[in-house]
Amino acid sequence: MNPVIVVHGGGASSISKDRKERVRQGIIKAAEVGYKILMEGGSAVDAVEGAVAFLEDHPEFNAGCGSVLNVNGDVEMDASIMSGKDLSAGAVSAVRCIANPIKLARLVMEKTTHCFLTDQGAAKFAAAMGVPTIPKEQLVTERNIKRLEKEKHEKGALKLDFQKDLGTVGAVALDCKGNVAYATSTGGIVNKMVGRVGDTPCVGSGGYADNDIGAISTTGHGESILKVNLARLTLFHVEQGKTLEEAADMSLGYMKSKLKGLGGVILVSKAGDWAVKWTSTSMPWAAVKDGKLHSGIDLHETSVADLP
Ligand SMILES: CC(C)C[C@H](NC(=O)C[C@H](N)C(=O)O)C(=O)O
Repeated sequence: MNPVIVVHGGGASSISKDRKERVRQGIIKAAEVGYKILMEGGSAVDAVEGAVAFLEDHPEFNAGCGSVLNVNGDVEMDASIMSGKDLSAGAVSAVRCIANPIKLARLVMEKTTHCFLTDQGAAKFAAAMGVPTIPKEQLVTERNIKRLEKEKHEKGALKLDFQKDLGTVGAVALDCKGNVAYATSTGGIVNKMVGRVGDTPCVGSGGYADNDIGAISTTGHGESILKVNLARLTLFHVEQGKTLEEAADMSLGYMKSKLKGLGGVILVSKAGDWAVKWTSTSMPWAAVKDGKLHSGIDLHETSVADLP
């Protein structure tokens, strides 16, 4: 099986010019990191974890360092990961003061009999697993302090159309053995209530992976994604015989018409086809297959290059 990786950097309503190049470089690098893992014989789970951890460490993206701030000015992060081989899944929500929530989600998947740990329980588990805590300031960027101030000043309400320049992150992969996986990680939505949990850690909404179908990772307005179970819904259409693109158009279209919710998805099928689709204005994405790197941010803007 020829390995495939696809990554996304969130579904923003617009990306300012000065940020665009940094975002483009970051998303391409993440795809390269994931593809390298696959080419060295790593599993799909290893690849999506590696790509997403890279993006969590990148301050331009809304996950790990660079997460948006909640109403109290704190970072609370959500993440989930799933293996299509046996449907094993791990998730964490409302976690603070750790660098890589996606790694903790993987530990939940592999070292517990549960799927999902939250808040204090997740923190206790992280400590038991030897995951180091970091000072909360280390996750907070100047841009996110300003963004929260602006949001509080101008609106004060959780409004989708005002969510600019964000960058939830996700990855899907197919490995040499035909296994698929997804990983998704986020800081959530600016000015969210303390304890608000979005779609990202919820299996079936923030992503899904099943070797008999494929894998998907989502981004967008979490409350809308949760209500339509966007990830599983899209894969349901694939199961029914739709192409990846048709399936993504149908489920994103359904979410938009029912709830006015916007978002984006990345998909890989068990056969190694892949697709990226979004209804938000833009979505940074990159995909690697057969040594070719595909990437884009805005609609109708795709570049293809040979991997270095
Ligand atoms: C406005 C949207 C399209 C921006 C998008 N947000 C998320 O994906 C948030 C995540 N799904 C949640 O609800 O917690 C982003 O960060 O790029």
